[in-house]
Amino acid sequence: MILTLTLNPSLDRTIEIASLGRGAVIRAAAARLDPGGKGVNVSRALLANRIASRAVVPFGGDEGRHLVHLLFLEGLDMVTVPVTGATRSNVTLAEPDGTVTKINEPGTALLPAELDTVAVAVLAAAHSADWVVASGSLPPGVPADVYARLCRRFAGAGINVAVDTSGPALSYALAAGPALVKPNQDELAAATGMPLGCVGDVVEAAKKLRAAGARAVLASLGADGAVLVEQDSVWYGEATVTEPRSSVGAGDAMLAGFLAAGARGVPALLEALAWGAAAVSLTGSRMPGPAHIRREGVTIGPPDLARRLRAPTDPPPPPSHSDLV
Ligand SMILES: Nc1ncnc2c1ncn2[C@@H]1O[C@H](COP(=O)(O)OP(=O)(O)O)[C@@H](O)[C@H]1O
Ligand SMILES: O=P(O)(O)OC[C@H]1O[C@](O)(COP(=O)(O)O)[C@@H](O)[C@@H]1O
Repeated sequence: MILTLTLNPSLDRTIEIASLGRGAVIRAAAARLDPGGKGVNVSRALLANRIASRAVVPFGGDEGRHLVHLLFLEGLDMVTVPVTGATRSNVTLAEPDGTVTKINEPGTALLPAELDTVAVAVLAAAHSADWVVASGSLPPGVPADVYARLCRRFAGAGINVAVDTSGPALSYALAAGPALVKPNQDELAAATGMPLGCVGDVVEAAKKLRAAGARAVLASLGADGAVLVEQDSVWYGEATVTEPRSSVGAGDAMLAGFLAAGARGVPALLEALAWGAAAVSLTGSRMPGPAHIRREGVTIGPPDLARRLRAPTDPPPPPSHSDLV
């Protein structure tokens, strides 16, 4: 069983527009609402592929009730924790050429007592878990070392922790030795302070995260695919998407696929890329099921270190997030 924790879940509204013009009145072509938040999406993707998962989800206000209702309709196995602050809403503006502009709210403060209740729910559910996935940003009021504490708590119990977050929460978690981290290109650049212009830079940066404490690094690179760095191996892979619709949730689907396939080596990377590509071919943050996942479009091999990235991350963000790396 794969347990996910989403401290800052969301209602995701995806609005399709012809083009984004600042200061203009934009008439949308279509809109959809999905339950969201990184761990929530990992559980949704696993559910869509009939793999056992349970999601721990704090929720509050009308938005929170709506989120839980949507998850209930999907049939998600979840432990919900009522909290006082309202669940946030995140908005994605999607243009026909595949460009997405995301606006993620910070979320409402989680009180210390509420965080304790969430932690108790995680500990209670984790006894039957092979993996705990700690995913997404932290709402205000939550200490930046919360995922790090989770990693330390589960290390002795033989439960692997995968962390997908950014900034100080990622830096602290690295020092606590997570089994896996899944940064995207921007998160990897921010965590290491390195400009990422080619696959070789990504490999070097991912090795830096391993040196900082992560056992394995799955670095996702959007349309450029992904790099997997484990103790004895480095792999690069990519998957073609003929008609990209929305990349929202692609990283979450990718992480779900990686864990579903055993979280190790080429078979897991192949599955991760197939699930990520399938998510990109679906609207909003719809999670792919078996009917959408095409493994034949995936190629994997040793990395071509000189290969340029389509969207180099340069210059790197300020190094304040990387003080522990
Ligand atoms: N435009 C795209 N074309 C093909 N695959 C994509 C595209 N965008 C994302 N993916 C797939 O989804 C994975 C995760 O996307 P990415 O944007 O890196 O993560 P995140 O959603 O966490 O920011 C990528 O590694 C890739 O396999
Ligand atoms: O917690 P964060 O970093 O604000 O991200 C939350 C958002 O990320 C998502 O989980 C999508 O994630 P990815 O696009 O990174 O795969 C949305 O459902 C949600 O709105």
